[in-house]
Amino acid sequence: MPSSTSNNVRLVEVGPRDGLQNEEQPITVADKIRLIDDLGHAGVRWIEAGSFVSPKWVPQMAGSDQVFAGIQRLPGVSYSALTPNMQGFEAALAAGVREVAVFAAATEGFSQRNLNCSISQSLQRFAPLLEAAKARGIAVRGYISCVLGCPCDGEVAPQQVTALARELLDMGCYEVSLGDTIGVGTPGSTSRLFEHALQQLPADSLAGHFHDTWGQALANIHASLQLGIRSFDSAVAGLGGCPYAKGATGNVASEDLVYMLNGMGLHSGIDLPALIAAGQRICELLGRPNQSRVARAWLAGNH
Ligand SMILES: CC(C)(COP(=O)([O-])OP(=O)([O-])OC[C@H]1O[C@@H](n2cnc3c(N)ncnc32)[C@H](O)[C@@H]1OP(=O)([O-])[O-])[C@@H](O)C(=O)NCCC(=O)NCCSC(=O)C[C@@](C)(O)CC(=O)[O-]
Repeated sequence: MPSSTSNNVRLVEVGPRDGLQNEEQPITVADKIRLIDDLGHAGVRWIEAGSFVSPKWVPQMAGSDQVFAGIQRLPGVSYSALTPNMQGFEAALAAGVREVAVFAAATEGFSQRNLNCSISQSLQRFAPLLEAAKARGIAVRGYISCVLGCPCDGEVAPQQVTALARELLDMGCYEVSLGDTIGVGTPGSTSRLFEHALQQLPADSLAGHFHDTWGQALANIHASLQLGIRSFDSAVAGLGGCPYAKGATGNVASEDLVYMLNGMGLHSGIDLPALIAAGQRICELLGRPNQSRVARAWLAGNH
């Protein structure tokens, strides 16, 4: 894990999960596998490859077990999956998953909408999962949604987020990713959140997860970098959206983030042309526009 003063930045590629879970058109297991393999070959070392959740809630993630069975597991690459409860954790283990993520929300409204339970009930469900993971040597990452605003409950105070992040870390998560689910954050609110969290928690226990709905994602990542955060989630080609926010776009595009980091002399270890090719291929398969500005500029020959 890069330290807070390091020039290395960890990128967790969430396109195959956060991206594809929100795409409307059907996508085959073979196409998911191809995307994940392309990303691995582009030098991406952390890939969130699927989700063991109810297929009634998130139909696009059905078949994640087949995805894990089909991918080429490259050495040095972590292929993780979301698991909201023991049922999902056991299914992930059976599929050979070695890293999982639990996901909570900063607000009661979003917790009910996403997990059908309160925040404290969600933590109760995570507790046995984290114990079982520890016993089996499975790494667990934590997520918190709606850290800079909630489509159900409105404004969110940094105190709420820091307290929940601390709880997830105390329960055994090795890192907590703070998610601006609806992309309303600005560099101002992002800095206020991380400044608050960093009073209590080490920089290398936190990550940033920014959706680009209001066009602020790269600026928010830049603000987080200034405060020593070195772990970020992104989605190739800016895949995805958010079912709970009209007009929402996906995560910050991985290509745009890698380009910015390269320009700042920060290292992700990712091969930008290969990443662009991976993003363009999945966009063509899905028949959707590529949301990465860097990819569009590159593919237009501006390099
Ligand atoms: C958590 C539940 C399951 C509770 O859903 P529930 O209906 O309250 O659960 P339940 O325990 O009452 O079970 C109901 C049914 O779900 C099944 N079930 C129960 N658990 C599982 C499981 N693990 N895998 C597969 N099936 C499961 C269970 O077997 C049963 O099946 P039935 O008897 O009706 O046929 C549901 O609310 C759910 O699946 N939610 C998932 C929501 C989700 O995946 N959201 C997207 C990911 S989070 C995200 O995108 C945000 C993030 C991380 O990117 C950061 C950000 O940007 O904010």
